[in-house]
Amino acid sequence: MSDTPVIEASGLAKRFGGLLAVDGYDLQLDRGDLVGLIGPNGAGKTTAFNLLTGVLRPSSGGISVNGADMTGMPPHMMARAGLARTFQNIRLFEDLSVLENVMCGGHMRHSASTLATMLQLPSFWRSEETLRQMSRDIVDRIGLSAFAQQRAGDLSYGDQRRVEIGRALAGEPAALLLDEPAAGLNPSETSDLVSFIRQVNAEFGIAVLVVEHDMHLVMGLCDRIQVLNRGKLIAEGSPQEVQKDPAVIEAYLGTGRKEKAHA
Ligand SMILES: Nc1ncnc2c1ncn2[C@@H]1O[C@H](COP(=O)(O)OP(=O)(O)OP(=O)(O)O)[C@@H](O)[C@H]1O
Repeated sequence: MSDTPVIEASGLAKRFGGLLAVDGYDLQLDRGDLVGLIGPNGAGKTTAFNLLTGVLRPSSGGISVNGADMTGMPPHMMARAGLARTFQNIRLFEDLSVLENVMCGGHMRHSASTLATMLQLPSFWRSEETLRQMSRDIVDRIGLSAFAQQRAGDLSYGDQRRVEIGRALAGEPAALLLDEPAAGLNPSETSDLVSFIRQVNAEFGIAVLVVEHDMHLVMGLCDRIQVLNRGKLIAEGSPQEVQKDPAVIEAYLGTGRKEKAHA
């Protein structure tokens, strides 16, 4: 297996008018990594996430994915290069079944040519069948086989989050970027989600980057944590290292948030 990082970002910066929202953000995400990006309100987490996923173009700095320079590429090119993402607000096709939702995630990689699809040639049916089998396997592995034919919109919020991650996995990504995955989940769903993300990271061998407000989740989940404050990375290390870092404690307490770094 190659040692090339799945994502390498160096010196990423984003300026909005006079505000430097992200200033010199670096990330090395290797195969199998489970990394969290945290920071107080307005620290620049969402902006950094949007830079990594191609939603925003960096004002300076660069991003490579699996060794290929992807700086300034739009989201669909980032996805093609192997970056899958989820959204803060779950975006499923609510009227499609769980299985169909997962299949949608695989179309990018497994679909037949447009002509074969329009004419419904044998290659179209072969690729649909391959995709269906692969998606069934994913639905099993994400623990939702009992709901495979159920309307996705009828599932609990926690299970919808699983479907969303399953759909991302169907694209066979090299990295999964999760934008506040615990948003809207209750404590028991959040605890299930932590085990689930760990399972996905270990079983699928996928690098995971989690941007999250819920400090407790990140501390319990990630092997390595990056802390942003006012656009700059102020700390990076294990949960234990980050929790006792004076700059991190100051950043959280200094913002007047009730949440402490070691919550
Ligand atoms: N499109 C934009 N135009 C102008 N300023 C922006 C834009 N997006 C973000 N900002 C500013 O950039 C800074 C960083 O915002 P960002 O949303 O990235 O922080 P965050 O860490 O995700 O915050 P939160 O935890 O509150 O979601 C903030 O001061 C914000 O007001």
